[in-house]
Amino acid sequence: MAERPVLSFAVRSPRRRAGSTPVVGCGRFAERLPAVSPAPSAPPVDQLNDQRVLRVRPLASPALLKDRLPLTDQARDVVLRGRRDVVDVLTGRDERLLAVVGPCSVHDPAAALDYATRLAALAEEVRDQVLVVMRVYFEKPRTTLGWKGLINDPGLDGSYQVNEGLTLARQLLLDVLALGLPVGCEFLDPITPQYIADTVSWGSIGARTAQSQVHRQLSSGLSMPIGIKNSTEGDVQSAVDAVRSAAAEHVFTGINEDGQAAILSTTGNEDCHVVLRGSAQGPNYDAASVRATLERLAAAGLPERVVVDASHGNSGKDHRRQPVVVADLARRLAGGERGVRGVMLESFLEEGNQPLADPASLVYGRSVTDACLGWPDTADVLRTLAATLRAADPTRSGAGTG
Ligand SMILES: O=C[C@H](O)[C@H](O)COP(=O)(O)O
Ligand SMILES: C=C(OP(=O)(O)O)C(=O)O
Repeated sequence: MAERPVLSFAVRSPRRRAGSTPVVGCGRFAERLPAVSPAPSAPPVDQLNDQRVLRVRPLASPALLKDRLPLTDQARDVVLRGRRDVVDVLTGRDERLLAVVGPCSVHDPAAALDYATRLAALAEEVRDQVLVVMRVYFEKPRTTLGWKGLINDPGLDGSYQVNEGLTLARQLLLDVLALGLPVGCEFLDPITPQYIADTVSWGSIGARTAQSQVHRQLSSGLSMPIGIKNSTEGDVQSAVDAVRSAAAEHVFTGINEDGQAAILSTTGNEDCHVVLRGSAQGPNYDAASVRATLERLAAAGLPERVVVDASHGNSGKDHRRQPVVVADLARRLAGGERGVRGVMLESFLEEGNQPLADPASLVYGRSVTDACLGWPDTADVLRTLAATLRAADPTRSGAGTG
């Protein structure tokens, strides 16, 4: 039998025998009232609330998790420097290209950290031309149904140990920062950022949530630059609208550090930008699509800059096309095209993807969501990108060169 749901804030009537006198209030204010028959049309209280909630479990507070897994001073410096570098690249003060690179989703923290170790070394190699941020995505928005990521279901088995998921996520973020690598996350659930946002240097709002007021409000208060994707149908204006909305002040409900419901007032986030990810209708990384997006941004009074996601609709979901997208961008940037300030790659240790199965039977380092580039191809893509940019402008100035 299902457990009794207890989600609503409505005060439940205590169970009582038929005809007994109800007690209203509590403690010394309790008052005996004569029994009244309910109006014939009033449904019994237990049919009003939580009729579709199966279970409610306690959630650790953000403060508790941060107390257990605090940021070190070194990690704090990596986060802050990462945020500053990303902002500098977006504004053009730093002439390098941002590259957000990593698995579609983290399902095995050990494999993600193995990947991070390789990426940290590669990031050093290309840092004169490319600012590398590792994609460390724990929340997956699904087109219909599917595994929703490590925070939601760290056991990959429908056991939904969310407290464990938050702990694993924060621990991995700290481990990646310890390597000196800044991280990027998608923010999907409006509660989750309180647990991990202090570790993040670049954030994303995905194609399926860019029109959501909840996510625009959230972006307006986040402390890092946020890339907002065009819709899965290819609508870019909704992303431009989202950037504009997120730049404004908002007042909305959320949670505080102690996990209590709170009213949040935000300043607005002027570091949001559009991410062109293509769509089911085709790619939108070509020069004409970029130009059209920059014109939309200018018309809205917003900075003219975009990041291009080489995966998703821009690769037709074929990971082998991601290098083609990046090579085309590199050629155009080397030729002087303006406006593209970054790229995103979905990449893991092993190329392709695999169906989600018993964790013990999964291939190590291969995605369980979208297909990814493997490590050797990823290294080639980033090295070739850096070499193309270097050849075009050996004097390119970047904050990372100092
Ligand atoms: O990047 C990840 C996926 O494209 C996104 O989560 C949607 O996945 P789905 O279409 O397999 O649900
Ligand atoms: C879900 C993602 O992308 P999109 O929102 O573009 O589908 C993603 O980058 O993981």
